[in-house]
Amino acid sequence: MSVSPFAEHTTRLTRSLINALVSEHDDAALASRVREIAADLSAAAEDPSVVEIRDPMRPRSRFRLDLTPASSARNPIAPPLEIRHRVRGAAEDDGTAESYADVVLPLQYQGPPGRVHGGIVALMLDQVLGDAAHASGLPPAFTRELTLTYDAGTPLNSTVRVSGRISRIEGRKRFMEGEITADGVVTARARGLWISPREQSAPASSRS
Ligand SMILES: CCCCCCCCCCCC(=O)SCCNC(=O)CCNC(=O)[C@H](O)C(C)(C)COP(=O)(O)OP(=O)(O)OC[C@H]1O[C@@H](n2cnc3c(N)ncnc32)[C@H](O)[C@@H]1OP(=O)(O)O
Repeated sequence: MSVSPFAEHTTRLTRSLINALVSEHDDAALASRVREIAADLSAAAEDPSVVEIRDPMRPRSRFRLDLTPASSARNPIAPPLEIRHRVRGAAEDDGTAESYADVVLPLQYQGPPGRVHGGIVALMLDQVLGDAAHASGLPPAFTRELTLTYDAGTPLNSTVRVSGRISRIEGRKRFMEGEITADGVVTARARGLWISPREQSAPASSRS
């Protein structure tokens, strides 16, 4: 159990600092905050043993430390994406397993004024669709193709939902789909193909 999530804490501080630096409120309060953060970082660096993280990707990850710039709780350039899992109920349709994250994107992710940058939209959909591709314990797979449709601006500074699910599986191929919604309105849609490397998905005797 994580009781001392220093890396996560530092990431939050650093994300706040980045937000402060890109905002227009550059004043004495910001200088004071920078000093506090610097003090926290210095103190923690003296005892790395306290570093523990609460990272939603970590238990399933093949990597000892998940540092993905798409969602890692210990990477301050990552959007604060906490991916969860659910089964869609009758209201949506069909009992499909789904990965989703409710996230608020601060100013440093801005593209057009007031809107999330399209590359960040793609990053989040790649991550959530990728999570959904692995959520049921299927072998590791890489993004082979990702197609985005930007239907409307994805707003900054308010909660948006990023969702993804498997639409069908053909051998090593997982066809994925998902979307981002803001107040229930779709702002971006994604379709993608994830493929497991041959050696991951079949014994040597049956490789094609
Ligand atoms: C150690 C692991 C840790 C894995 C740990 C997982 C980490 C999570 C990663 C997070 C997400 C990322 O950032 S992933 C990073 C970005 N993505 C990548 O770096 C992936 C780069 N691409 C690759 O490495 C490769 O293309 C693979 C492994 C994806 C696939 O290689 P391959 O197996 O040689 O591919 P290939 O034979 O050409 O195609 C496989 C089958 O798919 C079909 N196919 C190909 N494209 C399409 C298409 N657009 N639509 C339909 N079908 C298609 C082909 O006809 C073929 O069908 P058939 O002949 O079989 O019928």
